[in-house]
Amino acid sequence: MSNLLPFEEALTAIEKAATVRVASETLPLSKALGRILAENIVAPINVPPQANSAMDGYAIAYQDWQDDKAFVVSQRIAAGQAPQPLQAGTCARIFTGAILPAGADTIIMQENAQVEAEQVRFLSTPQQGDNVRPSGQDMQQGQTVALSGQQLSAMKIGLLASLGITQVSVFQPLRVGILTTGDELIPAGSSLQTGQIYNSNGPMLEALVAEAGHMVTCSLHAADTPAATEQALQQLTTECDVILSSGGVSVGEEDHVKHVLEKLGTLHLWKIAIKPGKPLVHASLDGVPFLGLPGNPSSTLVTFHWFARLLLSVCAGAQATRPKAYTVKAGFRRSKAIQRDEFLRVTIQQGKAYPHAQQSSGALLAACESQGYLHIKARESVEENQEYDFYPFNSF
Ligand SMILES: Nc1nc2c(c(=O)[nH]1)N[C@H]1C(S)=C(S)[C@@H](COP(=O)(O)OP(=O)(O)OC[C@H]3O[C@@H](n4cnc5c(N)ncnc54)[C@H](O)[C@@H]3O)O[C@H]1N2
Ligand code: MOO
Repeated sequence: MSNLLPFEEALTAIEKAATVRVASETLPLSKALGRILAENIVAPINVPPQANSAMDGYAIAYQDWQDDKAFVVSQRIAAGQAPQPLQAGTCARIFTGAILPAGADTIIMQENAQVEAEQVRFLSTPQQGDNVRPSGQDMQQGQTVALSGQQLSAMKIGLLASLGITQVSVFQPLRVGILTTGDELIPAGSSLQTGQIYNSNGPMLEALVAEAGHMVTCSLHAADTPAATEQALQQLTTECDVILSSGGVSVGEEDHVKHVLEKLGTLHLWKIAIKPGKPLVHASLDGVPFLGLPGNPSSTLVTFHWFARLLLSVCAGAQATRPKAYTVKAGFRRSKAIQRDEFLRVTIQQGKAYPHAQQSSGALLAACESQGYLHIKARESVEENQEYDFYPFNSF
């Protein structure tokens, strides 16, 4: 066990070795959803540009306020109109989103107003500044509002649109290559012969890469021979920015991926102290980063979530963020401690974590029936009601 790299050290090593692998391009904002910003965004204007009313009502100068005073309505200001300065001692009829006239500093909502012919009397005493949205309340000119490396979500698209921005500099999509290995694997759609199983890691990895916002440009399957593995890896190296593979990284004679990597490229690390996912390989081939994920489907899932996602983010120009942990109490106890950090597939019931009964790294339904990972550190037993880090699947 001593040759297994600790979990945190492996994460740090993979993150540190990663570099941005994509160029930037300028896109219309409307085409940039999900892309990674390649520039900081500095607000070119205040939002809102001018102080405006948060309510339908009446604008007054607070200094004119007197209890029971009848205010003459001297103008009407709808949203989008440019108002005249407020005549001293009067009020202006105003609507939500309309600009405050110069001299006004307080809005009284119409529910608190009593209209009498051309005059208005107010039923409650206002505070100065009531219902005014000052210029720059949301964003101030010169403020940095989004950073290079952040992904453009729908809300960020809205934010940039409110600044009048029409084009953004973003990174081009990361081209990811996928290789599955194993003579026992056939694609769904054919009927199984003895010894065969369906290739599930290929479709799962393609979906995981797409879910993370990257582009699978080439997905290959190689037979369990050094020549087939070598040929597939050479093709992926020329066509992709990053390569992920599944299977063939353990110690058996049929596991060729690691040997081919040693021949064609540079091996950075092999075998990590995690369960599942131990035989993970990190390498590079002609400068193309490579991550060889173990073939057991739950090992593929866990190592994608922790390692591949991080590597792909950095290569795509994104900020490297770790998933958010929530502290939860274990609803069970386990006296046996192991030498690897373990990611148990668990569900949360009444605020406590319970492990799925099936924790085999070959079982994928168990992960689908769970809500996330409970992280048990190497050499720790599990005590009931003790707190552990829980990572919901949707935080990856
Ligand atoms: N003597 C030892 N044997 C194994 C060790 C070990 O330390 N000593 N480690 C075990 C662990 S832990 C894991 S994890 C696996 C990883 O092995 P590989 O990454 O080399 O993967 P394969 O042997 O190719 O496959 C493992 C398992 O997964 C199935 N598989 C592979 N690819 C797919 C796919 N695309 N879709 C669905 N299922 C797939 C494959 O049929 C095997 O059952 O090694 C252990 N052995
Ligand atoms: O590391 Mo393996 O993934 O324990 O099954």
